[in-house]
Amino acid sequence: MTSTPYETRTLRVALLGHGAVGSEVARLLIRDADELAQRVGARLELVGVAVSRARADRETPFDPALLTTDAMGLVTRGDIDVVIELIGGIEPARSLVLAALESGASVVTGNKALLAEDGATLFAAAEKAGRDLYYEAAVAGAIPIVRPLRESLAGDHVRRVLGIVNGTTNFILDAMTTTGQGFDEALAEAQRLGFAEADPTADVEGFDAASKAAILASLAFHTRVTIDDVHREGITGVTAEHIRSADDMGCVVKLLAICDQSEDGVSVAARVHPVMIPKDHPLASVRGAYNAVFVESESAGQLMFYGPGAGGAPTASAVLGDLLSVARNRLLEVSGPAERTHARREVLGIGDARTRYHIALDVDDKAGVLSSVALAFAENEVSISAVRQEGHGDDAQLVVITHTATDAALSHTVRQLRDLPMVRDVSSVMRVEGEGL
Ligand SMILES: NC(=O)C1=CN([C@@H]2O[C@H](COP(=O)(O)OP(=O)(O)OC[C@H]3O[C@@H](n4cnc5c(N)ncnc54)[C@H](O)[C@@H]3O)[C@@H](O)[C@H]2O)C=CC1
Ligand SMILES: N[C@@H](CC=O)C(=O)O
Ligand code: NA
Repeated sequence: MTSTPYETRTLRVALLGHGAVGSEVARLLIRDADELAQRVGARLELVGVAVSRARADRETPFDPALLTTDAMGLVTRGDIDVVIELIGGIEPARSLVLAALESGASVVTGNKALLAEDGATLFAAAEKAGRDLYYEAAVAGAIPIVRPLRESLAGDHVRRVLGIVNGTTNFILDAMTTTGQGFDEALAEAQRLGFAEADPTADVEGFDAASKAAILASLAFHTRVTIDDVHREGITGVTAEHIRSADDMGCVVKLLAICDQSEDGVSVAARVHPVMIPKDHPLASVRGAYNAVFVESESAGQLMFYGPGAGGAPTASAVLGDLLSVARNRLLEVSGPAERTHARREVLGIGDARTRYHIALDVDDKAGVLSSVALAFAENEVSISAVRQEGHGDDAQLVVITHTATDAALSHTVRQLRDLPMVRDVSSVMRVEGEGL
């Protein structure tokens, strides 16, 4: 059998969304058309670009006649081989992805919100249609992490996935830590640089990181974890005082996603919240919009994935990587790995999570306070690792660092502390990761 030269084969690509990521994908598809054709073995022809509003002044590297505001008409026209969904959000993205698969197209998406909310429906539709649903861009931008979990580590037993998976919040926390920049100013800069979601509440309230945690946990533990299963706290409650307090302890504040499996392998959990980590911890040196993900597995041991986690160009790299994979699959008439959630492990809530805590208490500056506070911890079996007093008189504050305890025990302790007459306020509770404090 003789093979057809790539020049004679064409795969038709439809792009949905021409924002920070979509415009960069279009630019690279046009600029690198010949090289990509060589790599795939077929030309990738951009046949339509769906936008929300037609704008006469829009500059495009492709024929403006390809622009359409009818995204559904584009994905269902019947001759599309691959749809790239870069609109974001739940609807109309979900309907468009489902229609694309039903119409026989493979789909590449960066839409973590949609995958974490309703991945089950999308993966089922892809399997039914015998088409691909690839989503490397959905987690940690340019960093290859979906494919390693889905393919490279498919024969291993992943125990834990932990990391910084939101560029916008890391950018903000880094700016607050290193330059003392205010929250709003740093967020505006992240938006200008194309890191933030269309609604940045998704970033700063932790929804984006929680979506990514759900995707990572589902892949790692072969168990369906949705965004509703993920405990979520964002960074809007992180103050300059938290950052100063962390600095006093030789720590920085980071927003982490933590997915782990119980020792007996029966249950899993996923959570997103700010933590204090020691400055010599590898995650402490992740700056700006960079992301880093640690994976711990039985045979491979510890792996670290690091790189740009947001932004048009880095994310376009992940999208194009997926596009080439699904294009090759189309030519071979095969499809890539389907979703595997057979393990059906129980997904635990935050109460069972075990971690360490940093608690700051505004207290009366008098004898007996320390013993009453220590007793509240002891009664809940939360062991104290260190305690120190800051300030005197009306400014007296106790800072307590605990050993590992469950979140339920810690919450109970905090409630009890709030009821103590000499405790004026529990001014902050933050989890601590890493050793050496
Ligand atoms: N910006 C980033 O750093 C990253 C983004 N992503 C994901 O990639 C996707 C796109 O993100 P961005 O490009 O940053 O968003 P964006 O907001 O810059 O672009 C989205 C575009 O879709 C268009 N759009 C909205 N509704 C539409 C409709 N019904 N039909 C056609 N077009 C429509 C909007 O007008 C906008 O131009 C999202 O799912 C996001 O979560 C993933 C990783 C990183
Ligand atoms: N808004 C997201 C974009 C990438 O996923 C982020 O800031 O990380
Ligand atoms: Na990625």
